[in-house]
Amino acid sequence: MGGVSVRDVPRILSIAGTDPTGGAGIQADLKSIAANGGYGMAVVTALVAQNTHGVRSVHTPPAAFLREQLDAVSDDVVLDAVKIGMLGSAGVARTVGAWLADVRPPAVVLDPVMVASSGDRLLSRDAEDALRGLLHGVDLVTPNLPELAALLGEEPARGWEQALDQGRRLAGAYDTAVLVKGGHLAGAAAPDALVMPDGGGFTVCEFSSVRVETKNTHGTGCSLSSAVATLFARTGSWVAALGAAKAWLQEALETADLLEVGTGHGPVNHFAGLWRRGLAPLPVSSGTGVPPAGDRTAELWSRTAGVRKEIAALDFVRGLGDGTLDSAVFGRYLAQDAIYLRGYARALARASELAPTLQEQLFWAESARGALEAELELHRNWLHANAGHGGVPGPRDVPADPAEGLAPGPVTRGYLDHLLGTNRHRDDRLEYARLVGAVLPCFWVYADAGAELAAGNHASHPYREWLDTYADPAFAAATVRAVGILEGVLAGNENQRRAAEEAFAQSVQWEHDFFAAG
Ligand SMILES: Nc1ncnc2c1ncn2[C@@H]1O[C@H](COP(=O)(O)OP(=O)(O)OP(=O)(O)O)[C@@H](O)[C@H]1O
Ligand SMILES: Cc1ncc(COP(=O)(O)O)c(N)n1
Repeated sequence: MGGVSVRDVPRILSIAGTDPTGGAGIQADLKSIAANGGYGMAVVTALVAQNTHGVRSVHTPPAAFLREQLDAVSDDVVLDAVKIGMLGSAGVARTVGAWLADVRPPAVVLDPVMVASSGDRLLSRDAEDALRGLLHGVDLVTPNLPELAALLGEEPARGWEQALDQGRRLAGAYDTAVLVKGGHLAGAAAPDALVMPDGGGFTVCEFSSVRVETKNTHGTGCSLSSAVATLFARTGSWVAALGAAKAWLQEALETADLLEVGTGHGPVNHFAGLWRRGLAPLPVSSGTGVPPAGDRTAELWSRTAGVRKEIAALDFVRGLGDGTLDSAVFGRYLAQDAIYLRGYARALARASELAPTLQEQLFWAESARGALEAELELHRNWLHANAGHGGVPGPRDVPADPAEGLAPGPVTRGYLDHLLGTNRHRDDRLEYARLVGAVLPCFWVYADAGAELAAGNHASHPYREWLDTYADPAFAAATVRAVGILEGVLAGNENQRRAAEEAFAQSVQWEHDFFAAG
């Protein structure tokens, strides 16, 4: 253990075994390190043939080769923290111990992996003493309840108080901080506690989270310990690191079911938070529009080329792009758009209600929320900044709901009637197909027009914020998803395909009319 070093993007080494399904072990560590803002490196202790159901076999390369891997890293790279996971055998534990003594990394987190959640042993019994031998030299140990008990040579704690007591005794015996993890306890909470020796006594910090109802918890221990190592190297505080890591893990657990990896205990969703906030790279570069997802959407998209060309040629759209559009005209357009978005969000919520899969249900629900929150926010800001000026009607105090007190124009009403269903189908699958077709142009035509308009955007453009939203990578990412869902719907039966295609074509026309009314 050397001195603490804090870095924006710390260099974190994981020393652990493998999980070819990517949920636990070194693969999970690398994802967790990246998701928490670190640069991840990996030295493999053991190759494990395992999946979400359990461990099939373990191959341990010679200890001398492990040392070569460790030296290859530390001879070259300055390490900000090390996370140690599965060691497997006494020889491996001793080799890692010798390397630690030579290199003395500034922070070491040891996850004392003994038994996988499937019940398979990942540490030979005769290696437990060698593992204990490492405890004196590390900064934080993160045992689950059975591991905590095994390290002390006792029976697993049956309650949280007993677990905390064991944690204090382990921390005292080895003069190291212990993270006591309550993931294995029954109950509505998933409590954890950081037990830190402080010159004779202990400081105990508890972090409790709501237990997530999911069977997909494979690798939570691996992921948490590498997140903590990374966040410690970014903050220099175990308490801050734990708090942030728990919040991150919670989001990863809450969305774990969406991954659908394996049929046993699947992995957590390491990047869920980043993806949700739109930070995943896109299959398209922003500014080029969103491509079709397959043959069916390609065909449908090409059929609307004529109307899209007309949209691009509209005075309103050209004026929006080059900034010459009259602000009073834009203000009136925004007012109608605010009314439209309220109804559009209802159509998206209805699509969520009818969605056949969890992912689609969530996607439409989030899109509905996005339409209400992000877009109305933009409306409010613009109306607030411009109301009473340049002929823009309305008071300077824009109500929380920018659509309040406004009457829909004929085009807005017509488009919303189309979306919300004067021609609803009784059959849910058919109605879903119609809705997906109907809501898509507001994603796709906008992302397409947005990409084109954004080309002329600049810092002092009067509609800069507006153009930014529609050329936003997160909006393009959502559009990619939506187009993918449409492709799936078009692959349904003849009736579903026709309903989606007709609704799509009508909505493209409504998009045209909406801009034209502006
Ligand atoms: N269902 C859950 N909901 C919320 N948090 C959970 C849940 N299961 C585990 N956790 C949290 O995940 C972390 C790991 O806890 P756990 O006690 O399961 O460790 P572990 O057994 O080492 O993990 P692993 O599943 O990798 O073996 C802890 O922070 C714990 O509170
Ligand atoms: C290589 C490796 N390291 C650790 C675990 C523990 O994770 P879990 O208890 O979730 O199976 C594992 N299964 N594989």
